[in-house]
Amino acid sequence: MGDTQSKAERSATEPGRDGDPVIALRGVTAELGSRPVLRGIDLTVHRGEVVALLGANGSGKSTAVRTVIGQVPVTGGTIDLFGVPRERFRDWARIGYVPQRTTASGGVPATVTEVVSSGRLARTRFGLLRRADRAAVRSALERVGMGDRAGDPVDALSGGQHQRVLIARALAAEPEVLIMDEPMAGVDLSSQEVLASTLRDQVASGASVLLVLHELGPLEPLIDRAVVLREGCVLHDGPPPRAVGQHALPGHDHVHPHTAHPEPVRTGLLS
Ligand SMILES: Nc1ncnc2c1ncn2[C@@H]1O[C@H](COP(=O)(O)OP(=O)(O)OP(=O)(O)O)[C@@H](O)[C@H]1O
Repeated sequence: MGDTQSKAERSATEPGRDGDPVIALRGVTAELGSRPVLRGIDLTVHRGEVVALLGANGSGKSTAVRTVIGQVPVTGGTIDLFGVPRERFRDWARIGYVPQRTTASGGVPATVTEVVSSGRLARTRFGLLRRADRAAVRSALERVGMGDRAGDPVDALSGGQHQRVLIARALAAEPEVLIMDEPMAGVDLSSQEVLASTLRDQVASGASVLLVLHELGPLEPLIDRAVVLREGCVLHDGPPPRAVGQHALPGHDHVHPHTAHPEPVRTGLLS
């Protein structure tokens, strides 16, 4: 990336990071198997903003993003998408979702192009792909460096390539907001680099992003703000916990007496 100054540092001095909210959760509660998993969370992503949703295993990160796309019902609170209450929101092509990695085919034999094309359907009338739709699918594949694998069965891909296909599927609809659940998990280094640069291009072209992450890792320079969950509650909403990104080790609870901070920087936010 070659970018020593984080986006959070740059944007602190740049105007325009407080656009309209594209995702706004207020006091959201949700249960899974009658167990409370979200206990009243507030989470906002503004237009053009990149927000990391962090927290330990089981803190509710995936559940939170799944309430946004309607895969988990909420038991309380409100969710607005582009200023519209989620129950009335219909413009799903504006939101691209990359689930926590599963197999892209779901066990059904499918080619890379078929999987990515399925992400374009929200932009089509009656599910018919026209020339412009096919071009958008090709472009999405090229952006994740998979243009030469278009005809391959997805079952023949590595984990990292699979993840690239899932991201291309989300990009195919040319969404304004990308929601990604652990996009770097189990992804080899070269795919991580491709994913980070794809995301950087999306952000540069104005996309807003909500990323579920275990640690900031290589995406740190892109991130404006971090929301940290613990046991279904928001523990922190503000600048990304920098020391975690610098050391990039899970559970790396670190005190920095050598830094210029007046208080030692405790980074146990993720444990
Ligand atoms: N289908 C389900 N039924 C019951 N409980 C569930 C279900 N799915 C998840 N949970 C529980 O809900 C809690 C929150 O899970 P969630 O997947 O949202 O956490 P997470 O922060 O994304 O964790 P991870 O980092 O491990 O993906 C966990 O305690 C989990 O065990």
